[in-house]
Amino acid sequence: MSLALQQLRIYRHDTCMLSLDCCIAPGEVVSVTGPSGSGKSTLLNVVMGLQELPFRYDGEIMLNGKPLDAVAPHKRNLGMLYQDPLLFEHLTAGENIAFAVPPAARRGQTKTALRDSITAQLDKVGLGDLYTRPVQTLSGGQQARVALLRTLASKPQAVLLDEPFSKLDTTRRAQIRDWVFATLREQQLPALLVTHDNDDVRAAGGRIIEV
Ligand SMILES: Nc1ncnc2c1ncn2[C@@H]1O[C@H](COP(=O)(O)OP(=O)(O)OP(=O)(O)O)[C@@H](O)[C@H]1O
Repeated sequence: MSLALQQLRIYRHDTCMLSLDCCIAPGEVVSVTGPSGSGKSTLLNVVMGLQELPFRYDGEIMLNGKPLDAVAPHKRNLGMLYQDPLLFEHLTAGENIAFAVPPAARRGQTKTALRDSITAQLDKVGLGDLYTRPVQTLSGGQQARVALLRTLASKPQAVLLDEPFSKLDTTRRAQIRDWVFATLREQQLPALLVTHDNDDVRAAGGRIIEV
């Protein structure tokens, strides 16, 4: 799996705001840093296909060698993690994850089997008994873990991270960050991380692009 941003130039109105050229290898986390307003979040929106006017871009966005430009955002097979976990508050922790499982992966699986497999994933991250817990009752760190499991449950081919650790307290932040990067490496997912935090960049361990 690889994500390539080839000669990508993002414009706000007619002015080029950001340009980059990079290919992210399987399991690599490339960090994008730069001052506030330099276009980092817009870059992730462009890759997701969610940019709106006054933004436009030229260049190519390729996932596993195929251009994404004409692919609708929900069909791009990209996972996204934001600053806020953005969990569905009317669902439990386990239901949030189940919701993201694509129909093809659900097919032929009973509800019980799906629930067992999600409970096993929750268990791996220390949340084994929380399937039925309403998400509002989870701590910030627990919500962050559920959010990553939900993203991974959607079977993404690459992951985009927009300051995903910035709302966590310092101790929890280091722990969750190491776990997220280890998981991305283990699953050989290419990832693009936008952050202001040097510790995030160091822990990501991949190339750094300053915009
Ligand atoms: N809808 C919009 N219309 C016009 N300009 C916008 C719009 N949304 C964002 N901008 C501007 O585009 C620029 C890039 O914004 P963006 O959020 O991508 O920056 P950023 O690097 O992620 O900033 P931060 O680090 O503060 O999150 C900023 O100058 C912002 O004010």
